[in-house]
Amino acid sequence: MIRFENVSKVYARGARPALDDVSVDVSRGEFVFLVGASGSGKSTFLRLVLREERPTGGRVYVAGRDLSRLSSWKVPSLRRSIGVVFQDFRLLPNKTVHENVAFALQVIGKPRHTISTTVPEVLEMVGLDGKEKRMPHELSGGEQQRVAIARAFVNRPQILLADEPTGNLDPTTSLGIMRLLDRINRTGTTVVMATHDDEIVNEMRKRVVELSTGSVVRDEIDAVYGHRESILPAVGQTPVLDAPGRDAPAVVHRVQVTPEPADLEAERAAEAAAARAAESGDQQPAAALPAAPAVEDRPVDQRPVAQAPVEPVGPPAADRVPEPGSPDDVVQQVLREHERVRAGREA
Ligand SMILES: Nc1ncnc2c1ncn2[C@@H]1O[C@H](COP(=O)(O)OP(=O)(O)OP(=O)(O)O)[C@@H](O)[C@H]1O
Repeated sequence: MIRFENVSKVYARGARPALDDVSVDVSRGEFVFLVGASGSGKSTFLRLVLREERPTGGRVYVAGRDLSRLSSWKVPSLRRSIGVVFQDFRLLPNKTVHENVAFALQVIGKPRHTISTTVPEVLEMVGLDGKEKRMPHELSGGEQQRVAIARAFVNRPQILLADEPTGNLDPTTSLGIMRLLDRINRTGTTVVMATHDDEIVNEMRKRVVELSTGSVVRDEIDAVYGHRESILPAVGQTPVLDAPGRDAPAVVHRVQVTPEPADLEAERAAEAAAARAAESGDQQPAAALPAAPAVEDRPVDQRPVAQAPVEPVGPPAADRVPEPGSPDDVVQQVLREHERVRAGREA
């Protein structure tokens, strides 16, 4: 789903690379934590996936597309297959909860009746039913992040990128947010999350890709946040590099995701649903979303695969509507609107 092949990124001539010969392969449906010290290149990685930045070396593939060959007018459609969640939520302060989520669908030209059915379903999924009319400032931090996640997910992206989504939240609230992201991941959405939150990473036990000054120094499944030293004795893992650098291979462990039988069933059903959706020329209605009771109550490590929502992960809206010069770039529109409102406030 996401492949980095020997990717380097140097922002300014003479500066040290923000990413240095990074090769990482993220399979469809995986959940990956990107960890590493401040400045290690996590956000740069995410920006390259969104094609907000271009690599100075190597290639980035997203959903089979080589981003270096993607013409600019196709970037909005690429971004429609990617949801993004930020540390500071970036909600539109002058819009209600419902309007914030609806905005992501309006931008891509979804009809009003689709919006009016889809938004409540997604808000229910994230545990915010009954709060549709609230303004962002009337919500807790955790609730605001749930709105942001609903907005990122309402368009059923294939990929969800999260840049420090729990960075502004207390530990208990963070755990609730992680459970929500976990549920979204179980629908088939690939999740890549940059974080400094060791408690969360240790609790979730997902794949962890660790960056250090732009290089991958660890890539492990079922991993903890840890430090490189502490993972050396891990059983069944390729030994971790002692001194990663130019001469050393950047990827220390390739992940094989073996779906459980129930996952396979869900995947097949999702594929069938996706095929039907492709035939009808529309995405699957959000009615297939699960209700969200007890998001908070379920242990993170419990795998309720039997109840796992059967979600189509495709077809990417991106592939269906290539519109030259299209303004329907959700990420950009949301950020632009956010900036516009903030500038208006400051003026
Ligand atoms: N737009 C930019 N122009 C120049 N240098 C940049 C730019 N963005 C990032 N960098 C540099 O690239 C390196 C990696 O930054 P990046 O933001 O990717 O790290 P990070 O791991 O996400 O850090 P943090 O955890 O603090 O968010 C840093 O040295 C940073 O100063």
